[in-house]
Amino acid sequence: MPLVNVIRGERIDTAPLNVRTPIVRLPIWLVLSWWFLKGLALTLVLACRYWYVTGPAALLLWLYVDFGWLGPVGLVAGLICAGCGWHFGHRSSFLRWGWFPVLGRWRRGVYRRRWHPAMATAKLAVSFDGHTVLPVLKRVRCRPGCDELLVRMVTGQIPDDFAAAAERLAHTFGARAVKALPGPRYGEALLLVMRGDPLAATVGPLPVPDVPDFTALPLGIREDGEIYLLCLFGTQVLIVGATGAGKGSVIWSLLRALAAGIRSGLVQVWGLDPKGGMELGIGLDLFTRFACKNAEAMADMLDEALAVVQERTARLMGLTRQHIPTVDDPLYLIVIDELAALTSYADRKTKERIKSSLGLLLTQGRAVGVHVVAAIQDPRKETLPDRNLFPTRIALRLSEESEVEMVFGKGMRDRGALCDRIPMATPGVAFVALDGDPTPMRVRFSFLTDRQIRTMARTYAARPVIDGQWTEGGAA
Ligand SMILES: Nc1ncnc2c1ncn2[C@@H]1O[C@H](COP(=O)(O)OP(=O)(O)OP(=O)(O)O)[C@@H](O)[C@H]1O
Repeated sequence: MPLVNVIRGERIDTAPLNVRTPIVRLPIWLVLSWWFLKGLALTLVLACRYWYVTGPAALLLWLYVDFGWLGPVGLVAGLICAGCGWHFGHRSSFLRWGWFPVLGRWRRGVYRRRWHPAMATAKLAVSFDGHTVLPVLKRVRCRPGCDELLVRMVTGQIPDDFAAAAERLAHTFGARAVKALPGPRYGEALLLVMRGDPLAATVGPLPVPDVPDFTALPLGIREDGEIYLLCLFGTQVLIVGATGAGKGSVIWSLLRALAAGIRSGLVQVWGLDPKGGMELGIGLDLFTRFACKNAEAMADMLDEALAVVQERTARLMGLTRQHIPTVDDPLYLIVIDELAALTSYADRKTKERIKSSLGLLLTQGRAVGVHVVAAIQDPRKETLPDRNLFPTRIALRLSEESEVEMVFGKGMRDRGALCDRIPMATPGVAFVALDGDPTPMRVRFSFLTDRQIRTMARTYAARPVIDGQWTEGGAA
C-alpha cells in the first residue's frame, strides 16, 4: 500500500454559500412572442439559405396571384423554349452554364442524403472521443459522364483511403466507378463518380497532326472525356495485353499521330515483327526499316539502332540533355510487336545479343531521340527482363490480378487499375499512369481498320528497308 497518494487536479472546496437557480415567472404573451420571433428568424435564414427553391417558388406565386394560372405556366413554357433554343444554338455553353449547375445542385442533395451511410459502411467515418466524425461533402460539380465531389477529409485521412474504398462507393452511389484524387488543397480529396462510359463505343481514327508534337501525341479518349496525349520525349513505351486486347491499336494510333513526321522525314520508324510481318506488315510503307523473317536480322537492326544512340551520345554530350528531332537528324522509333519472341523464344546466343542491345537502347536512347515501343502479352520476369526500363506502361486487358502488379508495380490495382476486369468485348481499353496523377486513368485507343491502315500508309509513306535491303517506293 503506498504511503502517500498524489492525485493531480484542482480540488473544489465546499462553498460557504449555496444558492439555487432563481425561477423567473414570465407572462404567456412574452413566451409566445419570443417563439414567434425565433420562428420568423429561422424561416428567414432557411429562405435565404435555400434561395434556389424559395426564389422561384416566390416568383411563381407572385405570377399566379397577379395573372392566374397563365402567369406561372407562361413562365415555365418560356424557360423551356429558351433552354431548347440555347441547347440547339450553343450546346457546350448550355451544358456548362445552364444544365450542369442545375444538375449539380440536385445531385448534391442526392449525395447528401446517402452520405452518412455511405461513409459509415465504407469505413471512412472515424470514431473519435465517443463521437462519429464524417468527411464533409463540400461541393458537387457535374461534368459529361461524371460527377466531381470535393470532400474535406477527417484529420488523419489521406486520398488513398478513399481510393481503397472506391469500389464500395461506386456500388453505394450506383455509379460505374469512383476515382479518388488529391484535392486542390491539403486535407481535401476529389472523388470522380463515373456515371456513363464514354469508352463503351469504339473510338475512330483521330485527326493526324500536321506536325507531330512529341510531348502530346493524341492516341485515344480518356474516361473523363478528354483526349489521351502521350509524351514520347524522354520515355520508352511498354504495351502489355492478353491476346486480342488491342495492342495493335495502340501501335497504329501512335503511328497515326506521328504520320506527318514520317512523311516529312522528321521521324524514322523501324519495325520488328517476329510474327512474320502479320501485324505490322499491313502498314509497311510507314517503316523505314523492317525485319520480320529471322531473329538475327532483328538483332542486327537493334545493334544498328544502338550504333545511332552511341554516335548521337558522343556528338551531343555536353550540348543538350534532350535531342530535338530535325529532318537531317530524325527521331527514331523502334516498334517491336511481340517482345517475348525476341527475349525468350529465339536461340540462346541471339537472345543474349538482343537482351544486351535492348537494355542499352532503353537506358541510353531516351535522351538522344531513339525510342522503343514494345508490345508483349505476358509480363512475367522470364519474358520481360526489366519493366523499369520502360517509364511509360500501357496495360490493356490482362488475364490475372497479379499481372497488374507485374506491369505497374505495387498498389496500382488498389488505386483502380483493374486491367483483369476489362471485358473482352472492349478491346483497346487500357489503364495508363498520367504525369502527376497517382491514380491510373482508363483510356480507349483509337481503332484503325486494315483498310484505314493501308490508306494511312500510302498517304504518309516513308522509304523502307526490308530485312536489311533498301527498296524503292512502298511495299503495302
Ligand atoms: N481500339 C480498339 N477499338 C475497338 N476494337 C478493337 C480495338 N483494338 C482492337 N480491336 C479489335 O480487337 C481485335 C484484336 O485486336 P489486336 O489484334 O490489335 O489485338 P492484339 O492485342 O494485338 O492481339 P494479339 O496479341 O493476338 O496480336 C481486332 O481485330 C479488332 O477487331
